Amino acid sequence: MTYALRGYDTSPPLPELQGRHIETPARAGLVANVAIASAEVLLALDNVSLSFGGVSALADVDLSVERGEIRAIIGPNGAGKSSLVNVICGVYRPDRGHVRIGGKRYGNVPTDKLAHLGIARTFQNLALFKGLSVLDNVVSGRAHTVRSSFIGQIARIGVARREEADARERARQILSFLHLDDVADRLAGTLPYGLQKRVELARALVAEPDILLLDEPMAGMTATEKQEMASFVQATRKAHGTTIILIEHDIGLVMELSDRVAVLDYGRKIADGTPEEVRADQRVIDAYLGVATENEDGAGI
Ligand SMILES: Nc1ncnc2c1ncn2[C@@H]1O[C@H](COP(=O)(O)OP(=O)(O)OP(=O)(O)O)[C@@H](O)[C@H]1O
Repeated sequence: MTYALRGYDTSPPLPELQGRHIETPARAGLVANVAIASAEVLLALDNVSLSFGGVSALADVDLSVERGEIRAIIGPNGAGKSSLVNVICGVYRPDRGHVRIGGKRYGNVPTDKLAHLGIARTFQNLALFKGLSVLDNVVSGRAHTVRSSFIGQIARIGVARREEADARERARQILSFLHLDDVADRLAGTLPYGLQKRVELARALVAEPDILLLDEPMAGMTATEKQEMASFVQATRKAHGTTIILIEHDIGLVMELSDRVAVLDYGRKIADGTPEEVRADQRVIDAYLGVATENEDGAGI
């Protein structure tokens, strides 16, 4: 069966990912040390509520994110996904509840210290410096590591020069990891949209985050670009052990990529579990709703 999703991209999983077993720590419960590591809660939301005037964007939302997992948050338009991301990043202070990052509680996450807390994010809409080269955009993702003085940076002496060299070296490694070497010297704004999204990923990754927050990383992409991005997300977790929080409208990809999926609807969390559990949850089916129709291959959400 397939369901007409409210405000959603209902395209099926990409052929390349369809039916393929994706190896994930939480799902496979691989070796013992991975299983133990995956049980460590790296980030959590406890009873978070947020409203705008009379509109309840989030209502008593609990969420736990374990180290090394790919954790998706889905929901129809207006369900509260962006509000949740903005609470995690400290853009919004919740009316009630708090965020725990690495065991420390925050009523309002200090947004200017996100990088130091080990969090990097990409944005729903592109937020690159279009007039700078791809390399310089990626280097900018390491700004938080700069320790040299302002004068030192201008004069490019001593520590400042070393820091800049380190940042550029690290940026080149990430560009290579994401197969962007060939466009390193291009102006970011001249790249096709899908590549610009990948540069955003590079800029987030160069900060070497523990937690990577991807806000609709595949929005507006072609099927091929989505498939490439999905592969890079998986490769990132595999190569760097990065914990990934994924907000994404393409349900097929979410179900294939994620270890656990939380579902929001009208600001409330209505389901939380493995893709298999969520897919079979009647509240999810109702929220996405509504009309159940058979499709040719009988595939579900
Ligand atoms: N800055 C704001 N001012 C007023 N209302 C807001 C604001 N941000 C979000 N809302 C409201 O809060 C609710 C949740 O919105 P939010 O953007 O978090 O949903 P979403 O799941 O991210 O939606 P989408 O998938 O369309 O991006 C909606 O009713 C929205 O209109």
